[in-house]
Amino acid sequence: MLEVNNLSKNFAGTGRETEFAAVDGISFTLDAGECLGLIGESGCGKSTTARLITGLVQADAGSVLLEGEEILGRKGRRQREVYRKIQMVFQTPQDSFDPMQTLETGILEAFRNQGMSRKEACLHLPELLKKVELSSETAMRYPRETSGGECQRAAIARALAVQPSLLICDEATSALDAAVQAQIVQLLKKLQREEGLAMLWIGHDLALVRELCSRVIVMRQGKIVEQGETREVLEYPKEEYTKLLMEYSL
Ligand SMILES: Nc1ncnc2c1ncn2[C@@H]1O[C@H](COP(=O)(O)OP(=O)(O)OP(=O)(O)O)[C@@H](O)[C@H]1O
Repeated sequence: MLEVNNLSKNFAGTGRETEFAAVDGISFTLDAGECLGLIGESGCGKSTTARLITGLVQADAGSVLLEGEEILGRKGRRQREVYRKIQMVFQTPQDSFDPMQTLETGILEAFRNQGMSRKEACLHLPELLKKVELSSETAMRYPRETSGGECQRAAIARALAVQPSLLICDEATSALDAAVQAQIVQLLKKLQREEGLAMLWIGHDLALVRELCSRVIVMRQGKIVEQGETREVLEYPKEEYTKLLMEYSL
């Protein structure tokens, strides 16, 4: 469903270094309905990879095919099509909702962006809230009046409102305590199973990667150092770097 080829991005460096490659010629694929993990130390280029795929950052080289079509370098309406098909969920959901609007209004807006009338959007809302196990009372609150877990459920609902084929979760549970983290992971697993949603899971917690992802990619300094089936890579890592990453996360 997603095919990333030789994707690269340079940023201006600091000091004597003029430029450095935050993402350095990476290639991978993601199948429909699959959950692929992206791991590596802080600063190795995981979030930049996600931003390149969604078009939030312009790539310097490479290609990204979504369902066989090039999505890099798109503008206007064609780029908005990409935003509909690929949705992102971030670490701090409170930041991605307008503080002056209730969660419900934010979710309804996502329906409206697809061209639905307000009436139609309101009709679809209960089913969506049920899907993410969020009560309508909670959805009527402002982001500051909700817990991190509730707000993350609302963020997932808003992402699902446009019926994406790929959900990119960038440290989506890192700011939550262990119990709420487990609930959100269970919810994502259910959605993946029931909706056939493909997921790119970016995170540091290898136990969660084991639980969610069938395959995993290990990145270091903008490059892919190892990729394969999660069990294989995490139980029998071939690269010293992967072994180190596992030692540090124990
Ligand atoms: N807009 C930008 N301008 C300049 N440098 C950037 C920019 N965005 C990211 N970088 C740099 O690119 C590198 C990769 O950053 P990125 O956020 O992709 O890492 P990451 O693996 O997601 O890290 P973390 O796990 O801490 O979120 C880092 O050195 C970062 O400082």
